[in-house]
Amino acid sequence: LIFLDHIPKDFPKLKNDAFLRACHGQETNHVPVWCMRQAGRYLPEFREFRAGKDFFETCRSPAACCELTLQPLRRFPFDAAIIFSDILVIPQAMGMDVQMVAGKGPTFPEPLKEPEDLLLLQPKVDVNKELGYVFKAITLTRHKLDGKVPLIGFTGAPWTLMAYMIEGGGSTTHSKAKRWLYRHPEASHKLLKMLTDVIVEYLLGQVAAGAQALQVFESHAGCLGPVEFQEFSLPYLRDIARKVKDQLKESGQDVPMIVFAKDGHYGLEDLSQSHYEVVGLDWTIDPRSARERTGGKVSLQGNMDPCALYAPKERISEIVKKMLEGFGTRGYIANLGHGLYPDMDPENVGAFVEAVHTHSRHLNLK
Ligand SMILES: Cc1c2[nH]c(c1CCC(=O)O)Cc1[nH]c(c(CCC(=O)O)c1C)Cc1[nH]c(c(CCC(=O)O)c1C)Cc1[nH]c(c(C)c1CCC(=O)O)C2
Repeated sequence: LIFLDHIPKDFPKLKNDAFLRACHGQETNHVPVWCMRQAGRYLPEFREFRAGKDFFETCRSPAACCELTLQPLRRFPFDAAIIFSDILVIPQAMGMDVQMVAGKGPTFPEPLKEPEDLLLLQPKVDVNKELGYVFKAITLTRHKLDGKVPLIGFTGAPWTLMAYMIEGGGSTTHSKAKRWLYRHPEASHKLLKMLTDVIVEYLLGQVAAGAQALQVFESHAGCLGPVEFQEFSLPYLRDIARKVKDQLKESGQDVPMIVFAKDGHYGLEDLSQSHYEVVGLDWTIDPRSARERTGGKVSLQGNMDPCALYAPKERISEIVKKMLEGFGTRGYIANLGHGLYPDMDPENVGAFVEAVHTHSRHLNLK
């Protein structure tokens, strides 16, 4: 791979490695914490910056992505930054039109309908050409972060992206996409394989550009059952981790990978044996049973119900304390069980971060 030869080596020295250490199960003074969608509409400065600009135009501007990534870190002592972008830049790179419609969310004017439509997709995607703007955003942000905390890169997982490409947007049942799994299994595998190939190159490009950890979002795991998950999600999640790691090892790099399969609790044992260092959890799993079921094989990330942020600060603090006691402070990264919602109070996000730091320091002294 050409881009691994171009790794910029003049990045500022990392000052807070708690997140990276926790990914590897090493001891830390405090439990590291970050929030999914920490760069988002709950922040007034985010809304002001995004006002009147097209969402995907914003994603294509490295300077804008850098600014939006840094905004939450100016307010809160998060232990990691996640690059501002979106999972749907991959279907765009494969030739599909995707719009962000206010009040409706992501919309594909021409979703995939039948297997023949796969012929309309770009067969060989040049990720440097199509997604180079994300790589530029990562390099710029890594410099501007000045080593404060590590920078996380991310991608959507194949099944989640396939579901968007067929549904054409959000869905409660995902029945159009699931119809493919039952009616067109071969075409489904073909599409999942195409996506996997692009995702592997995309993640390697992000590392070459400066990403220090990678998260794979299988946001639509919950509409699959264990059997469909085994066939249409897990093999591709494994393939992605194995291929990315093999390539990185060749260039002597070690970048932790996180898999987050939302509502995929039935797959927890398998996910803990899929070559990822960290398994992300939503709030439907009890911390202690997650530890038992993953048998100390991986670090865990999550999983406070985002809606707990509607509680008063004292209650948030109690919930965080219980969560920390359940997971333990080693091999654990505190986060929410899904992203922040636009109507959440930034003050309570601050209370969440502070509770994680304070309680975990205290637990570590015991
Ligand atoms: C499913 C998914 C998407 N995008 C993403 C996922 C996986 C995570 C998950 O399960 O939520 C991933 C994502 N999207 C965004 C990030 C940035 C980093 C971060 O977490 O702060 C990340 C990691 C920015 C964004 N992506 C989006 C926003 C909000 C819209 C805006 O800024 O105008 C942000 C901050 C838009 C988006 N993009 C997507 C949706 C469903 C939406 C919301 C649409 C709506 O509610 O109107 C697709």
